[in-house]
Amino acid sequence: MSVNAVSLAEVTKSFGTVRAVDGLTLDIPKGQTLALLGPNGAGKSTTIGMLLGLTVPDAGQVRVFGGTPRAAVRAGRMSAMPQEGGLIPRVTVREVIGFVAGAYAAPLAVDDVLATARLTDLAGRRVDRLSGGQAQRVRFALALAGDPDLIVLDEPTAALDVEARREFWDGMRRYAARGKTILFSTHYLEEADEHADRIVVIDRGRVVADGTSREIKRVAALTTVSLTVDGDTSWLGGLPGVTMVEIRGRRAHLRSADSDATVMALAEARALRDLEVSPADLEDAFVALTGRRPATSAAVSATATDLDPPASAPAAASARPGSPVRPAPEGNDV
Ligand SMILES: Nc1ncnc2c1ncn2[C@@H]1O[C@H](COP(=O)(O)OP(=O)(O)OP(=O)(O)O)[C@@H](O)[C@H]1O
Repeated sequence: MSVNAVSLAEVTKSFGTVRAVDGLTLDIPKGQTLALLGPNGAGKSTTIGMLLGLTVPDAGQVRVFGGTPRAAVRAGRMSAMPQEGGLIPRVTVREVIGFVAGAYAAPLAVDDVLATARLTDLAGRRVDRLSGGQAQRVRFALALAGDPDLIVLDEPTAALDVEARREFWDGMRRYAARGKTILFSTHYLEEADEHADRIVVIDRGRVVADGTSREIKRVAALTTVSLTVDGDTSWLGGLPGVTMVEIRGRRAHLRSADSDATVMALAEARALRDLEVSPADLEDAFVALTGRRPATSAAVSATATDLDPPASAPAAASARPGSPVRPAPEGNDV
């Protein structure tokens, strides 16, 4: 039987009275690229810290390739890319990669590392003369120099602009294409959408959804029904399926957990003017699952009226038995 790259079993960690991670269970098979999503303070960094062996859990078990995190690091099978951190000044990109690669028993060839991290053209550049995005690719290169089977990245693109992020992910995909396992946390939903095979949404230290991007969107079961309205709009919130009403100018945007029922009710009320029905995107799903917007998204419109308390979202998710996504309102039996 093939051992999982990562296996977290009922892992818990508290800091004083704050329970940062609360009985979290997560198995990551080899070769998977997994995105860890969650609002600020959800427990992503703490989870990653325990996975890397930097933080000791209060309870539960962390296994990496069947052994301890420390053993995986020692064997060169797991490496992490720090969000920031100084690079040795006055040496070139090639030199610093060669230096770090030399510390491993079976490193990748430096030229291979350079090409994978899209640094070939910068090989002769001093590391203290790089842009933020380029320096981040060097950190990535250092993480893969030892040819690890698992790379763990805590918000790898947090400070990068769109172009630098694109180049970074280009390198990451090349590495993933070699059958490697990648776990990354991010606030950028589109990164999870585009680059992960699987998304795990955590909130308050627990898994609240687990599946592919499509599955996560489906589990939130929310669609936006938009129409043109005149006059009173207060009745819209009482329509079947509607969980949120947002009025922008003459357009009403209804978030619905049952768009068929909502549209039928609108038809009965003879209110189908300029109707549009759009499926949920990942951000909608994230809000439904956590009750909060991701840190980088635009602020909620001041006219939005939330009709559904956040705590009900996982219940909506769990109303879909048979879904491959496993929302976990009570437990984390992933
Ligand atoms: N060393 C610590 N001491 C005290 N509290 C901590 C410590 N580390 C984390 N916490 C708390 O634990 C909770 C989870 O924090 P964590 O950093 O894991 O979340 P996160 O999902 O990574 O957040 P962010 O997206 O903001 O980085 C938060 O309430 C945080 O304040």
